[in-house]
Parts: sequence; C-alpha cells; structure tokens
Amino acid sequence: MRLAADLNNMRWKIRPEEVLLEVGRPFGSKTGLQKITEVDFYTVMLSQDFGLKGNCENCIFSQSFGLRSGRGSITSCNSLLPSPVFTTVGIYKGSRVAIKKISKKKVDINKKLLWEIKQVRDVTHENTVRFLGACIECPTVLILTEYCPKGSLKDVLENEAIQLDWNFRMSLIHDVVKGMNYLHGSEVSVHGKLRSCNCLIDGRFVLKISDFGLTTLTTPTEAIKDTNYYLKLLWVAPELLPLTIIPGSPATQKGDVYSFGIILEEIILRGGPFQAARQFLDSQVVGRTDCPEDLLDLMERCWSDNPEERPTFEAIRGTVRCIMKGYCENLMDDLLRRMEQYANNLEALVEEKTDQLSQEKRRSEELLYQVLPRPVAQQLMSGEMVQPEQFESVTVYFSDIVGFTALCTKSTPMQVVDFLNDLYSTFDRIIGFYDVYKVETIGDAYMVVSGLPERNGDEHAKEIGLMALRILDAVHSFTIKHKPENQLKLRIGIHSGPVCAGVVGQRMPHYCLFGDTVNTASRMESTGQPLKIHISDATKDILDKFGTFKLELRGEVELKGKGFLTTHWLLGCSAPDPRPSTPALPSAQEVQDVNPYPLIYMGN
Ligand SMILES: Nc1nc2c(ncn2[C@@H]2O[C@H](COP(=O)(O)OP(=O)(O)OP(=O)(O)O)[C@@H](O)[C@H]2O)c(=O)[nH]1
Ligand SMILES: [Mg+2]
Repeated sequence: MRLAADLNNMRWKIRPEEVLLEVGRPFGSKTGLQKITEVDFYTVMLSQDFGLKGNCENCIFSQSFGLRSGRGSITSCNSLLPSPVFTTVGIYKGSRVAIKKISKKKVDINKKLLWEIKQVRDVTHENTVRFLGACIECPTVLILTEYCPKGSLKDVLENEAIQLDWNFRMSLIHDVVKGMNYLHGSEVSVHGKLRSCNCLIDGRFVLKISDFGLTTLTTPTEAIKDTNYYLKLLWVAPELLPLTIIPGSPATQKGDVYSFGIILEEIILRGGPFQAARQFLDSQVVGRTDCPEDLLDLMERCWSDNPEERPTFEAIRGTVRCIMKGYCENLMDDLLRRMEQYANNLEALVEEKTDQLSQEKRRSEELLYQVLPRPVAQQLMSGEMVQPEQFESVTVYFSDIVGFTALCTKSTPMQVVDFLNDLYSTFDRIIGFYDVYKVETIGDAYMVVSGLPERNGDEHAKEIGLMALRILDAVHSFTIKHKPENQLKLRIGIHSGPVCAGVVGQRMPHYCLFGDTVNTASRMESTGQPLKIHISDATKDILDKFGTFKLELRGEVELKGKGFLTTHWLLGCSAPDPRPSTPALPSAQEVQDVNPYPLIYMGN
C-alpha cells in the first residue's frame, strides 16, 4: 500500500514555468532570470563566478578568461579556482539548482519510470547529489538536482593552480567510496556512469556522486557517437565495452568498481584516465609517486580485467579507512584543511585579478592623459567638475603645411595619412621636451599652447619660441617619404595674450581654448611665410625679457578683422637650448612597445 502511494506520489513533477533560468551575460554584467518557457534552452548554458576556462557545445555565455577545447566537465587548466563550471543553473522554489536537459521526444509515465524516480528520491546521503524533481513536458525534459558550486572532481584535478596534498586527495577518495558504497546498498544499487565529471564538489568541499539512476529517463533513443561518447568509454570496464554499442550505459557493481579504479588513477596522477599507461607503460611510474603503497595496490585491484578480482565498495571502504589513518583523522581538521587549500588558491586569484585591474586602470588613465591635460584629466577622474578658467597670458602656436591641398591631390589617401603621421610623430616627440600642451591637429594644422593649464609666468613665450625653432629645424631635414624630392614647407605663427580654457563635451571631452588670442595666433600663421616663424608684437615683448632671442622686424601686416599689426620673424636663440635635439624616428618595434593602444596608429 505504502509502496503504491510512494510510486504514485507525483510531487517530484515540475512544470516548466516553475523553473527560472539564470541567463548569464559576459563578464561584468548581472545575471538575469528568465522563465524556461521564454528562452531557448540551448542558449543558456551558464558559466558562473570567475576563473573558468572551458568550452561546451551549448555554451554561449562565458565569463571565462579564455576557452579550452573539449567538452564535458569544463574548467580551468590554468584558472585558479575550480569554480563552477558549465552547467545549466536555475532557480527552483527559491534555491539554485543544476538543470540537466534531456533530448526526448516522448516520455511515458509508466511503472518503470515511477519506480526509478522513487529510487533516486530515496537516495539521501552526504556524498550523493540530491534529486529535486523532473519536468517531463516534452520537448522540455529536465532533471533538477542539487547544485554543486565548486565544479566536478575532473575540474579540480585539471586545475593546475590547485595544489592537492594527500590529505585532500584522501578525503576526496573517501567521499567517493562513501557515496558509492551507499548507492550500492540502496535501491539504485548500481551507477553505470561513474566518472570524475559525475563527482561534484559542493560549497563545503564535500564530494558528491551525481547522475545515478533514472535510466529510463536519461537513456537516449539513439546513441550519438561523438568524441564525448568515446571519451566516456575510458571509464567503462572491459567486459562492459561490447554493450556500449546500444544506447544507455551498461551497469554492474563490478563495472562501477572498475570506474572507481580509473578515478583513483586520476586522483593519484592528475593526468586523466590511463595516464600511467600512456606515459610509461610500466607500473614503476606509479611507484614513483608519493602515493601510499596500499592505495596503488587498491587501484590495481579495482581495475583488474577480471571482474571477480575487483573488491566490493564495502571492502574498498575498509581499505581506504585503513589508509586514511594518518591522514585527516579529525573531520574538523579535514574541513579546515580543505578550506585553507581553497583559500590559498583564492588569494592567488585575487592577486592576479587585482594586478590585471590596476594594469587596465593605468591603460585607461594613460589614454585619458593623451586627450586631456594631466591635471584636467585627474580632476575629471576624481569626479570634480572642470570649471572654465581664464588665463591672463599664454602663448599659442599654429603651424600649417604650405601647399597641403596640392600635395593631397597628387598622393593617395594612404600616402597622406602616412606622411601626416610621420610629421606629427616627429612634432609630438619634440614638444614632449617643452612645457607645452598640444591642443589639437586639424588636418595639416598643428596647435600648441604654453602657460596652461598650469601657469608658468613668462616662460610660455620662451617655451613656444624654442619649440618652434626646434620644429623648424626638424622640418628642414624632414623627408616626405612618397615625395623625397619635395622640401616640406611649414608656416608657423605665434601670438601671446589671454585665453579662456575649459572642457567641452561629455562624450568625447575636449580641452578647448577660446578668445581673440587664438584667432590672432591663427592669423599670424596664415599671414606668415614658408619655413619662417611669424610672431606678434605681444610675443616679442615677452621674448625680449629673456634677451637671448634673435628677432627681425617684418613690418606692418594686415590681419583680417584686426587692421594693421607690427609683426616679427623669430630667427634663433643665442642661449643653447638644453633640450635634446630632434630625436630620430623610432623603430617600428619601439613604437609597438610604447603604444599601449594598438588601435591608435603611431606611425613608424
Ligand atoms: N558546477 C557544477 N557543475 C555541474 C553540476 N552538475 C553537472 N555539472 C557539470 O556540467 C557538465 C555537464 O554535465 P552532464 O550533463 O551531467 O554531462 P556529463 O557529466 O558529461 O555526462 P553524464 O555522464 O551523462 O552525466 C559536467 O561537466 C558536469 O561536471 C553542478 O551541480 N555544479
Ligand atoms: Mg554528469
């Protein structure tokens, strides 16, 4: 009577709308929840937390820092934590659950199925994964189980960053044995798919056996013979191999013991199944590990070709308990040890990520310093408003290439870009030695200012004057690569006076100068002459204070909208300029080394 009631108890049945899927987004954004009915199930394979590496046929969202090929239990050869892995995760009745999707066109609720469901529902052991329910509304066939956030044994073993001492290994082995011994004694009685990826690690670092029972529900109508299918055969006992041609997993208790032998080898050598055979083909290699002798002996008995020679899990439990003496005798110590091991790995991970973060921060700061003056960028980064500011006296430099339009008509766009890039790279290197700020380049025009955002007394005129002389020097020896016979002709104009400066725009913030001084400087350039530095009276007055600049009166020049102004040519400076002479063009390699933004072309 009770059995019949148990069988007919349909509380395990779950409707699709009761399950919310966690839909992950790429790193940095939040996980969202959606009803199963609202999303294509195959697009929600989710990788969680951090430190993952992996790949999965169905995974599209990965927060991983790179993917590794191969399917199955997926993580982290190099990642630092055996963090949760690719499995579908959802929320059911407020708790996080692992969801296994079964491809089935039809499910009959018959006695066999109900019996199998009752069997797995009755499985309650610390080392077995809890069955929570199933959804059998075709085509949505799902099995919901307890979610194990730390991934599978396979993930832990493959993660080189995790050091596994013998205490830890013995606890993992002990957990497998306890779980399997319980299962063999339960109604389920046999596993059939015991593999390291079906041994999961829960949040308290306890290993739990998963994917047992439910044969009717999980057996596909047709076996798909892909790589994964053949990989799984590595855990199948030789006497069962012929049976694997039909769909489903052949299962016997002796077969499970054989699979356990393979898992033991995985734990001992951390190299996957048949590692010993693959690498050395003689048993000595195993002998060379620091593994307890008795454990090696147990492993060999478990994978014995003759099923009769394999011990039962009951016997294995006894053997493992004996070997365990000397290892993690105290449960609390054992747990603490496991926690410590994980914490150490976590520390390393945090350190690595912090380092990456500060590198990223530095890169974005550098990028900002390239588009805004450093003090202004720093103000913006600290969240301060950058107020427009009036500067009583600054010196503004403009230069322009004479005949640029004509040159463009005789060159390809690529040649023009290359040429401007060469030229501006040369200018940029020169101005780096002076207390100036490059405001912008507009086509062939180059605009520089000194005296802001940090005031420098009268130095601005001197800095710009010396810089202009250096630039002119460089222009004399500059070769236009695609027109080497042409002498580059630059017109330079300089003027000093008050300006207002501030950050304009929010999307592409720009530090701009406003005021008549800017217009006058620009007019000084346009009314200048090729290969000459044309300066205003105002700039001359400041330069005269230094007594070292050689100037020549040009005379009265009409400036559009300003009438006639007296202007001068700057010819040189008698005091030696302490700044290094024009550096040669850097090599392509040097450019690569200094350019942290590969998308910004820095020329050759
Ligand atoms: N982190 C985590 N991973 C899980 C959980 N359940 C399953 N996985 C992993 O998800 C992947 C897919 O699991 P399954 O669908 O069971 O496939 P499988 O284990 O390769 O094959 P089966 O033998 O058929 O179970 C495997 O790598 C499992 O290790 C879980 O609760 N937590
Ligand atoms: Mg599995």
